[in-house]
Amino acid sequence: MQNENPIRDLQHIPTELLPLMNALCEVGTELARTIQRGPLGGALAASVGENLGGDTQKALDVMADDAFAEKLKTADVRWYASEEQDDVVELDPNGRFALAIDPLDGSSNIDVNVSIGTIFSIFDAKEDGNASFLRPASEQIGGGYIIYGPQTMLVVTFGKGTQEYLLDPDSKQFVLVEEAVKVPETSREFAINASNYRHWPKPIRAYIDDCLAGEDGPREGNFNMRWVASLVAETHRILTRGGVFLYPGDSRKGYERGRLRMIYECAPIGFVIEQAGGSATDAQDPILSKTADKLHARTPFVFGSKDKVSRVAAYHDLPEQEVNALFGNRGLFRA
Ligand SMILES: O=P(O)(O)OC[C@H]1O[C@](O)(COP(=O)(O)O)[C@@H](O)[C@@H]1O
Ligand SMILES: [Mg+2]
Ligand SMILES: [Mg+2]
Repeated sequence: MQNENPIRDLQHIPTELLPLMNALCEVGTELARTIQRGPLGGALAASVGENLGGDTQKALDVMADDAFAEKLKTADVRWYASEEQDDVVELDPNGRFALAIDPLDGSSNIDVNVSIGTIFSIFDAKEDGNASFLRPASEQIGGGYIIYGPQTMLVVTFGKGTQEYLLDPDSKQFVLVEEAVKVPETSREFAINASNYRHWPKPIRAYIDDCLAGEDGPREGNFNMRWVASLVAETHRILTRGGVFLYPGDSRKGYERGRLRMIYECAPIGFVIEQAGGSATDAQDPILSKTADKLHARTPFVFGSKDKVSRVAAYHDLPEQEVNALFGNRGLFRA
């Protein structure tokens, strides 16, 4: 049964965005139930096609996209841009907002019962659908994600800090649990898909080499590594525990600009992280200063605790011989 008030605590949600946020939360609650029922290794994870980015679409990707597009028709949304659709779709010609969405993030984790999510970004609608999204990420008026994990949570910013809401399984309402999330500054964790090491650019290799060298290296301390392969799960860990996430561009065909999509993955996660006191870049420049040149554009992405993100950028400014040096001879950075 549908809840009249999908969100219980409304003080941080701009009034004009309430129909949109309610719609996202209603679908999110339904998706959480669907995921809990499964079967995760069966029907929900079955491959059903391919999207424009060349990713295999799972049944749950398509189910989630259909459900959000349908519910958002009556939520003041004019333009809808989804990972699962080639082009921008007009939902309501009178709608005031433009919403970009990764309906189901972390699809490769559906069958293994690991946290997955929905990522969304909100802009004021322009007359033109594409122009509503192909603009600086700093023009977002809202952004966030719903994580379907041991707990279902909504994490969102409207430019005044980052808030966290927990889906209460009894009342089926999202309840405010944290009004001002802060990325912890000290953490010795990094997250990267290390199987791509040989494809990375030299500054990224050098940064990771120095982390791996631990106490014996220039950082003079040991690090821990995590890779969930769900952007929402990595974001949630970094918001809770700090650290740094890297998905750089690399030399594989099609990965020159990394894997993650600017408009409905990196821009909203970058907004959430910056509003929580962290940093987000394309490895060098702030992600919020960037404008995608097409709807499904990819971008290298680095985010997390401020000092770690700026250190990654600094490795890109090192002279060639310093990047090439073995960690033992790269004396520039100290922990
Ligand atoms: O499999 P890889 O190359 O490590 O990539 C993992 C990344 O891909 C993603 O799953 C991409 O998102 P989708 O599942 O929405 O396509 C991210 O959540 C994750 O960070
Ligand atoms: Mg994704
Ligand atoms: Mg997805």
